[in-house]
Amino acid sequence: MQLSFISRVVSGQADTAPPAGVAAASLAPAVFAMTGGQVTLEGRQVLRGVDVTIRPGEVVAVLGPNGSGKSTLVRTLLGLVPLSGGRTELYGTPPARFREWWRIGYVPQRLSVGGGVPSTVREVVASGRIARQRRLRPSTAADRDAVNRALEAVGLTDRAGDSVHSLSGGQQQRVLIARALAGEPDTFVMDEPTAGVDAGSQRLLADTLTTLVAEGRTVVLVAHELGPLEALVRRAVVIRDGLVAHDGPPPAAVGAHALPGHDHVHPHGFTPECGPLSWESGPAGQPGAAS
Ligand SMILES: Nc1ncnc2c1ncn2[C@@H]1O[C@H](COP(=O)(O)OP(=O)(O)OP(=O)(O)O)[C@@H](O)[C@H]1O
Repeated sequence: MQLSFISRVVSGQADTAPPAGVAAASLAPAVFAMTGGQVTLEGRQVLRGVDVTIRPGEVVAVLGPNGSGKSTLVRTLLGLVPLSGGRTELYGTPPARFREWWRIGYVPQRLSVGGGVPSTVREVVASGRIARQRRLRPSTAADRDAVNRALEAVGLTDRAGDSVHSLSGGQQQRVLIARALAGEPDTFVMDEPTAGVDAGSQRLLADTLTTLVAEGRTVVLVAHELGPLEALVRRAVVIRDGLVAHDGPPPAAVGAHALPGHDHVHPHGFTPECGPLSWESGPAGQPGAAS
């Protein structure tokens, strides 16, 4: 799946070297717009009619219990998983026709950096520039600067020459984050970016994302544990059983329950002004029994 994303990024590079900076948000189409999205995997309906629109500059957390469909949702938004019903668009274009892959930086949930090839940390991070480079052109000073900044942002400058296979799982996750940063995209989609990452690196990521959000970038985070990223999040889309159970202000409980040891978020302390929220029980969109 990861390879397919990269190959699509590569295929989208021809003659699409982007202008520097973030595209103007005014008059811009939604970054993601899914209507009635359905996904069936191995005969099971994983998404059952999802409507979600994410606009430029938003910071959105996709929350919900294990197996509810969070990763499937973001992968479908990116065109990595086909719809069995409904429609979805990326910057106003169906994924199959989307070509501006430089606008998206994706950090997948599970590690698949380097494959069987002994790539260095720098090589993997530099691969994040591919969609920005014109075909057959060598990397430029701007490419090298972006890679160096990305390595610094995740605290891996001193490991740049090491094989990714020599890194811990948390460090490898930081390599994937750096790869997305290096591409200087308009939109970041990060699936559990802090899973297995130490507290200091989580704070580093929060600082980096704070800067990017201030510049107008869009951030979509799939999370069980928001940790230091919580302060950035203005909107939560809660998925339960393949449906949107809540779309609005983040539940107050996220902070208390976004701590290690909680494998999902409970509705404790949820305030009425935040709207109905429960993915513990009851139909989607209806309050359930708080535990
Ligand atoms: N490739 C696949 N083939 C079959 N079933 C799949 C596939 N990918 C995911 N699923 C199933 O779809 C459901 C939703 O999975 P998904 O990974 O989207 O959930 P999630 O909310 O991200 O879970 P987690 O929080 O554990 O990562 C799960 O029951 C999972 O087993």
